[in-house]
Amino acid sequence: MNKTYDHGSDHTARTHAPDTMDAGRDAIAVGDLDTDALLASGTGHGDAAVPDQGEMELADRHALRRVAGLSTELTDVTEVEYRSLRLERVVLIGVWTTGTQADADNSLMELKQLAETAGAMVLEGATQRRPKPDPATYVGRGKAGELRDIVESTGADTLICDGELTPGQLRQLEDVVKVKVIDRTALILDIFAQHARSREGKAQVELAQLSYLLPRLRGWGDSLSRQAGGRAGGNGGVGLRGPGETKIETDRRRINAKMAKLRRQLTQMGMARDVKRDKRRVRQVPAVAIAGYTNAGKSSLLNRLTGAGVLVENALFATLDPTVRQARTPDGRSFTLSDTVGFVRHLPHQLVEAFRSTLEEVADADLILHVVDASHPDPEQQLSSVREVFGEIGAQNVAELVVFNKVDAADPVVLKQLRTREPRSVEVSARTGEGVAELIAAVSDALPELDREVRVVLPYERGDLVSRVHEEGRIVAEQHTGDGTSLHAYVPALLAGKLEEFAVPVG
Ligand SMILES: Nc1nc2c(ncn2[C@@H]2O[C@H](COP(=O)(O)OP(=O)(O)OP(=O)(O)O)[C@@H](O)[C@H]2O)c(=O)[nH]1
Ligand SMILES: [Mg+2]
Repeated sequence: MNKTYDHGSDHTARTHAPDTMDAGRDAIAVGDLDTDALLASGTGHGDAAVPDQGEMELADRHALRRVAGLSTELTDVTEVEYRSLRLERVVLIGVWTTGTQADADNSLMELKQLAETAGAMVLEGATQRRPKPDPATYVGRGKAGELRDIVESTGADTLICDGELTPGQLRQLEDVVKVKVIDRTALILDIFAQHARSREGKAQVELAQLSYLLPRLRGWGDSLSRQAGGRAGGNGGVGLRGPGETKIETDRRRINAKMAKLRRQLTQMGMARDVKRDKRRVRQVPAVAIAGYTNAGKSSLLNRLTGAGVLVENALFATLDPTVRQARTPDGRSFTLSDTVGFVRHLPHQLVEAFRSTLEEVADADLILHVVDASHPDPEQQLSSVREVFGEIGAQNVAELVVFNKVDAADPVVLKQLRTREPRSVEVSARTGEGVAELIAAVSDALPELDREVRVVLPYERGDLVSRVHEEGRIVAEQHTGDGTSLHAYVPALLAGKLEEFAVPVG
């Protein structure tokens, strides 16, 4: 059952530079609509490599790589229980209850990628089949003993479990294997913490980490029973709580206060985002959101479609901050295209909660490009995991266009199966550009038509309307006359209404 994985990954060879970790992080704005990146049609063609900007961002990220899980402000709290993730040499363990051995292996392979993304070197992985995880030690007693031997012989310093463990399970398993034990949720939270760059992203991750931490303060359960026991035995009593308990109480209060503060800040940041979104709404620019499983190639596709220079990395959760770009269909209709945080199976609910406002971008879109990695061992599982998250964030009713990406690397047999399962899908390669023209056409079909032809002369003081025609419509002819700007254009119905009073007779 044991599996050994190679550990030659480049992720383990990154430079750690914790001293510089906060430099320049606040300089990056949240979800900015980059208005100077207005892009012309046909950007999907040609064979441009990943733009330099993305590479630079990548270099920056690595220079800023940090190791610890929680922000410095809470260092004293982390002493209490939070297993600050200084992952170095790890062993993986998964318990599988349903599905096939292949499914279990895929899941563990994903855990390996997650661990490497977090900066760990994976020494060994194992799975155990059980009707359900052991309530005390997650794996069975016997397996736990075996794990201790593996940990000893490999010299691992951490065991990572492929699930969410109760605080009790973490502790009891730790007692057996004698090294730090962390679960999948903590691992994903740590990756998010490493990758968050915007103020909003960092606040969201911190909130998620704190809500994970709260029920796991060491001794929380113990201290209560000790207190009760003390009273029953008559040797304690009111006012005689141990210093440890007081500390935990204080920490709990501080965490609660910090969480309340973060929620307030996030609400404010969310309002700023709403204003931006409303502006787009008023201007009737349709919004297209790129969503999908982590590492599916969402950012690559955005780059391919717009030349946006967004960070692309063969690592999970490379993108955390939504990037919004303006784009145009080949016939000139403008729309916004946004890249979003990737999904993963069993996305920790603390993260879904904390990232709700970011994920709402997806729920609010007019069209979702659901990107699926067709070269992945189990693309169908990706499809259903992502749709599950769509349900959680209220995006299940948004029009969805399934995009099978990485066809250059995919197995033709698998592609055929996928095509049968999702007949209304598009197949592309963000890497080679194959199928991108078809994708642009499909997006174009799905967006509202510019169905109104207008001929107007707009007085010079109505520069606002002139720019709206430029932004939202397609211009056939434009001329500057003595009376103002003369325009012949195709525009959306709403804008046509506003232009009516400036109409000039044809001829
Ligand atoms: N072979 C092949 N690889 C691709 C293609 N598109 C993307 N990739 C690779 O897949 C990896 C992930 O790409 P990203 O664009 O960062 O994926 P993402 O979905 O934005 O990932 P996260 O932001 O981490 O969720 C990178 O190594 C890309 O080079 C493709 O069409 N073919
Ligand atoms: Mg990305």
